[in-house]
Amino acid sequence: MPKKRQNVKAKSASKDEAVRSEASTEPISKTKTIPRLAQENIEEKNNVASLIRIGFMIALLLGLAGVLFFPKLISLAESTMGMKPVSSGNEHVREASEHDREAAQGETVKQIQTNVKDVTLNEGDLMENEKTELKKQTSLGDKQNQDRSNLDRNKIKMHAEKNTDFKEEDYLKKSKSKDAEIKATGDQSHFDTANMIPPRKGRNGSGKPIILNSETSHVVIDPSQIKIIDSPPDTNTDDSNKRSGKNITGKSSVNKSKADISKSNLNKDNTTSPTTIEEEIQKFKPTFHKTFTPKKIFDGGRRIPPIELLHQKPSNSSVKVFLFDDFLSAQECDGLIRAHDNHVKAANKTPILCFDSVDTLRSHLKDAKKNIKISPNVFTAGTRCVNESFSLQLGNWLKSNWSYSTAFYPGESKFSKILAERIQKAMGLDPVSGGKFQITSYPVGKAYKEHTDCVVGGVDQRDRVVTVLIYLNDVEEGGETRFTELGIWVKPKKGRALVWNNMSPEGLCEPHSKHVASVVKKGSKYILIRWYYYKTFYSLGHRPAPPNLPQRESDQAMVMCDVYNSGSCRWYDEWTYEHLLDYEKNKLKLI
Ligand SMILES: O=C(O)CCC(=O)C(=O)O
Ligand SMILES: [Fe+2]
Repeated sequence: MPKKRQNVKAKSASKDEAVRSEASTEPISKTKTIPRLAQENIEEKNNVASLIRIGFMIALLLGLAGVLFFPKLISLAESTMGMKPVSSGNEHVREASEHDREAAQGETVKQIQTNVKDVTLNEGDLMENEKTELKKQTSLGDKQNQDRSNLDRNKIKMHAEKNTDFKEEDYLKKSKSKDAEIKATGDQSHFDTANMIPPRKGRNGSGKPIILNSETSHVVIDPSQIKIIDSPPDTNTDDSNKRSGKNITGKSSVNKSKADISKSNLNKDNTTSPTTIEEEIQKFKPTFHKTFTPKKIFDGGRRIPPIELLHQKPSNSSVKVFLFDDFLSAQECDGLIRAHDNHVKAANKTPILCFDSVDTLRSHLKDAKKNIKISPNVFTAGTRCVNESFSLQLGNWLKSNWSYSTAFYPGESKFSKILAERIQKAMGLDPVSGGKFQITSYPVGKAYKEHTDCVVGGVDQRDRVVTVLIYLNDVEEGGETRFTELGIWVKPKKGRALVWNNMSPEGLCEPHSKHVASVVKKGSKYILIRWYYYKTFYSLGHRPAPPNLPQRESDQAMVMCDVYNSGSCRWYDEWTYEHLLDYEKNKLKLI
């Protein structure tokens, strides 16, 4: 054995020499003379020691290799011997976590943990991708559903479009590319949105005029010139017994003298006899419905075609509902929302609550399970409004019922003219027969019950023939406008205009025009409304000077709750007149 053994021998020789030197006095050169047995013993001892050393080193090496490769060897053995299938990634995760729990230490564990992390990350990534994909699909679905609900569902009929095979997708695509064009060319709105509606500089309850931002306002209401609306209720404005907020207000020419107005009142008095009203209606008939002719317009690079939403329920109603998408630009919508929010914030005093009748108040109390006795002295004399402390008490829970309305009038901002002209171009509605521009917000949970915008069976000439409603934002869930008699419902969409006639060509309020503002389930809803009247009258489209009653602080808003079953409560930042007790009695004679 040579070689190894020889080496060992040679190596041990020197040691042996030392032993020998201790054991014998003879010189080293005499080693050869050592007796054979003794020599063999020494050799054997040397061999045993070498073997022990070698064995020790081999054991050491094997131990190290074992620590390093043991799990892999086991796993190899398992797989090659068919003990277990090769694990998938997920099993790996499970196995790893088992190791995780069981293994005490070492590189192996770390390695597996890294794998776990990797796999988890990959899964996470996958989930993210799936989520994004799902989101894409959902929003696409939403969009499709939304557009379908508004368009397909109601069988689209294009007007003023020769193209009879109108395709919704094409239309949407086209309008999107138009939007992109506007963005690219920077052709934005032609007015300053920040200045869209000037901030109110002041308002008080004593009949003082509202001072508007001089740069943008063309109308300053001076009560000395418009006495007729400065001393309510004889002098009043506004809308008939339809629900409040639909007030048209003094269309008094700013320069009209008191005498002029009285004279015009006299004339009006003459015209309010039933026969004259009928004559008026007859006269009116051919012109109005002829002029209400929706057509395609272009504005700010947007192509805005009208779409008629057909009735989904059989009816012989004359009500027509039209829809224009992108009627307002996103910028315009945002500007209006900002202006509205600012006006709401500015009136931060506790509002005064008014009710169309004592019964309405009772119903609200019952609804809220409030066992509160109402005595006549909770009302402010001459009004249908409850006193301040009662307002505060009721307001705390009634608040959950009301939506918020603020208004701007023609001439109070540059935008009022722009918008009135756009409406005229698209719908043929004469700007002078329009009232105020009312912005309403519905926080989550708010709605407005079923109602008509005109008075069914009413004879008042100052009624709302057409409603123009524009959605200023997308509503996450709910907030649809539903025409219950027609089976039409429309989902709010930023910039979308909805236009319909409330009255028949015969001048009668159509019960089929009933509609509901459905509950906002998620998000909030903002709309702008302008009502058009079939007869212009001097108070139309002008801000009324506030009435003297009830006594209130400046910037103290009013909440008006209308007929319980067909109305809701609405907060207004302006005071009109229908809360006054003798308003109903006098209004027909007033304008
Ligand atoms: O908010 C809506 O969808 C409808 C509002 C409405 O009908 C109204 O204010 O008269
Ligand atoms: Fe309405």
